[in-house]
Amino acid sequence: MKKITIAIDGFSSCGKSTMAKDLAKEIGYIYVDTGAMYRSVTLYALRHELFDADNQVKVDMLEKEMSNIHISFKFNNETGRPDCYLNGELVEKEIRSLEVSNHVSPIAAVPFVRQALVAQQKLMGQEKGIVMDGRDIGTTVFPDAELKIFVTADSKVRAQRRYDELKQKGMPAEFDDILKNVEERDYIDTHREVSPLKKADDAITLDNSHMTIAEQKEWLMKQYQKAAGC
Ligand SMILES: Nc1ncnc2c1ncn2[C@@H]1O[C@H](COP(=O)(O)OP(=O)(O)O)[C@@H](O)[C@H]1O
Ligand SMILES: Nc1ccn([C@@H]2O[C@H](COP(=O)(O)OP(=O)(O)O)[C@@H](O)[C@H]2O)c(=O)n1
Repeated sequence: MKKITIAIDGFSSCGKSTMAKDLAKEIGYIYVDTGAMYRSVTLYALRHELFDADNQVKVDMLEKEMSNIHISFKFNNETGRPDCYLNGELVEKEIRSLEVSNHVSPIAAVPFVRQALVAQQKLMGQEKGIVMDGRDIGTTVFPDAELKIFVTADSKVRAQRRYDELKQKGMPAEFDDILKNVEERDYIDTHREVSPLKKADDAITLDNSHMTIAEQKEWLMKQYQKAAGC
C-alpha cells in the first residue's frame, strides 16, 4: 500500500500526540512528536541559563549554543513510542515539566530555532510513512502532506487532561497554573511571526472536547483509510 505523510497540528494539550502515536503504531508508521524537540531546546536553555531575569530568551547566546544541541529519538519497545534524547540523555520526563511548558513558546518563536528543527523534521519525513504532530506541520514542514488534521478542544478540558496526566506521573501541578499556561502558549503560538499555529486550508478540523481517546482514534483511522485509499 502506498505510504503517505500525516500532519497533525493544533492547540496545546488536546490529544494530538495520543492520537498520532496510536495511529502510527497501528499502521506501522514512524511517529515524531515535534513538541518534544522544542521542549528539549528549552530544557537546554534553562540548564544553561539562557533566560534573563524577566524570562526573556538570551537570543545571541542561544544562537551560539545551537550547534551544541543535538536532539534524537529512539524507539522504546515498552511504551511503543519513541523517546526523546537531548545530547544522548533521555529527557522524556524532564521536558514535560510545567517549568519547561512555561518557557517553551518563546523559544519556539525564535526564527533560527525553528529553522534548525524544521530542517531536521523534513529529513525525517523524506521517505513518507510518517505521522508528525506539532503546530506547523501541515503549513510549513509538510505542506504537501496527503492527510492534515487540525485538533482543538475547550481550554478547560485541555487543562484538565494535562492536570490529570501530571498528577498521575507524580509531578507537581495546580489546575489554574496549567490553564494559564495552556492559554498563554496558545496565544504566543498563534501570534508569533514565523510559522504561527494556524489551520492549513486543506486540513480537517477535529474538536475532541467531548470525545474519548477510543473515539478519536477510530475517527483518525477512518481519515487515514480515506486518504491512503484503503
Ligand atoms: N479524548 C481524550 N479524552 C481524555 N483525555 C485525553 C483525550 N485525548 C488525550 N487525552 C489525554 O490528555 C493529555 C494530553 O494529551 P496529549 O496527546 O499529550 O496532547 P497534545 O499532544 O495535544 O499536547 C494526555 O494525558 C492524554 O492521555
Ligand atoms: N511544531 C511545533 C511543535 C511545538 N511547538 C512549540 O512547542 C510547544 C510545546 O509543544 P507540545 O506539542 O509539546 O505541547 P503540548 O500540546 O503537548 O503541551 C508549543 O506550545 C509550541 O510553542 C512549535 O512551535 N511547533
